[in-house]
Amino acid sequence: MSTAPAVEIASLVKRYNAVTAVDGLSFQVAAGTITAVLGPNGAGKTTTVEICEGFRRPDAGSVRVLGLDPWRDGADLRPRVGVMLQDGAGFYPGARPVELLAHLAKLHASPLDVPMLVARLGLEPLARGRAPLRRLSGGERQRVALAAALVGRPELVFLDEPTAGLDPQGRRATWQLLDELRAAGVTVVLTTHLIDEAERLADHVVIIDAGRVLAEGTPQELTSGVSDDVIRFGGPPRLDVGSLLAALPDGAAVREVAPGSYEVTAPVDPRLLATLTSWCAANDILAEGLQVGHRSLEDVYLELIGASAGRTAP
Ligand SMILES: Nc1ncnc2c1ncn2[C@@H]1O[C@H](COP(=O)(O)OP(=O)(O)OP(=O)(O)O)[C@@H](O)[C@H]1O
Repeated sequence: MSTAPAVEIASLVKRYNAVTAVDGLSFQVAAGTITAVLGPNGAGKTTTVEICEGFRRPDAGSVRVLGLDPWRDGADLRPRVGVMLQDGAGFYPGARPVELLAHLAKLHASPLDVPMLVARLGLEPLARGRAPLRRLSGGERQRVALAAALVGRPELVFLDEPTAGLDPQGRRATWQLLDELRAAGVTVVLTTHLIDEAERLADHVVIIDAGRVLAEGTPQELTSGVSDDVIRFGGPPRLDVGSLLAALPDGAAVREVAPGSYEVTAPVDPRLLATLTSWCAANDILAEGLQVGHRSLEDVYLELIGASAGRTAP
């Protein structure tokens, strides 16, 4: 089995006039894995993916997709790579979804079975009707665009926010399909704002902001690399967190993350736990669902993005 990366991005730069959308970005995607690119609005995710898809030319740096240059070698890459643009864009709005999929299937040597794909993505009601793409709901268009990216049985797929606007069943069906694609050896690169999606699906997460990589690794690496842990517990709303903080060792932090839901962030050891439960006892509070754990990917993400915003603020 080849161990060459499916995608290699090195020192990539892309400017739109005065805006530097991608600013020296580098990461690699291992073949047969799911990589999630996470970042706030305007971070440069779509620009990066569109360069990998051959739709935009980089100003500097290099990109290799399946060993080829996507800008020069588009004709060789197109049969091997599936693409889903943001908001499911890119198709003639008058096209009927199932006819479109059947047409795309004919352009490929070994396509997936269209009725199977339609059923897997819950598109059967559309197959029975005659509505064109422009009449579909946003979520239905997303599903058609995902089916269109997959129908050619690609080796690699780029999906720009594939589950944005999908209902919970649609999201689960998509996640399951992506799991199956990975099991079949397909490489998946997706952009998302959904941290639970990245945590649930991705082998590798790349967090970007202002066109640069802030951190990357497996979800486990990203969350366990931090020294602080978290204790979560429930209690009455509006506890005096200042009083609790005063009882805890220096450097600890306490937040009421939602009414009646508390988080203590600190290096956790038995003494810290004893101090917390003593404070609760002294204040006649029964700490419900008390749990010690690592910080979530969301905690790490928000901290990285917050620190990045601090550095780039005027
Ligand atoms: N065609 C364009 N012309 C000018 N500026 C652009 C163009 N496309 C993107 N930009 C700018 O480049 C930056 C990066 O945009 P990009 O769409 O790559 O970010 P993103 O991370 O995908 O954002 P979102 O999560 O909102 O989709 C933004 O500041 C955006 O306004």
